[in-house]
Amino acid sequence: MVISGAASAESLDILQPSNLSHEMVLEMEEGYGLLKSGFAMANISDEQMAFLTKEWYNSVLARIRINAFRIELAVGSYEDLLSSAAACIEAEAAVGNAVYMLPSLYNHDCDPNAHIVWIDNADAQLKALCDVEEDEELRICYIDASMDHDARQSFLLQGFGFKCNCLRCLSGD
Ligand SMILES: C[S@@+](CC[C@H](N)C(=O)[O-])C[C@H]1O[C@@H](n2cnc3c(N)ncnc32)[C@H](O)[C@@H]1O
Repeated sequence: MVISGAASAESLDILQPSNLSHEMVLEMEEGYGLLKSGFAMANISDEQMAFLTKEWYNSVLARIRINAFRIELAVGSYEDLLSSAAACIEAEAAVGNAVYMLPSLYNHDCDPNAHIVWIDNADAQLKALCDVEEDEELRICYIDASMDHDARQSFLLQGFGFKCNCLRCLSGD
């Protein structure tokens, strides 16, 4: 997992954290315990690790959980990005996960007008999927939009912690 560019840990604060279920908090507490004991075994002093409080750790993970992108490299050209991206998913070509500050601000839509793509390297690029009006919000799709309404809603609620209010979901499609 990388936080792209020269972003400082504090700059994560501007990102929205996900709503954490009780299970997620328990999972994080376990991870925090393991991390602390790993540092203790490596003889890293408490003083050096003073920043690593449970609250700090949980708040960083809560932000990473909802804002991280799964990078799928589309090797090739812009010509046929969608089939290239589909081929990538099929080939399980994910090369990692990363948080990008600006792309983290894009909301989700089950019928998106934009798409994040990676061409040859891990620089996130935004590609419009249709003509976009001047004041229109750019919205990307966080999940597989081919799922039906109930599956999408449940996936977004369980995985991302929100009830989708996009036009497609509101129309019941
Ligand atoms: C990655 S952030 C997107 C940017 C965020 N709106 C902000 O202001 O920083 C994801 C969060 O935005 C909100 N969100 C994004 N898409 C949404 C949608 N289709 N319906 C409802 N809430 C959505 C949810 O609160 C979700 O947890």
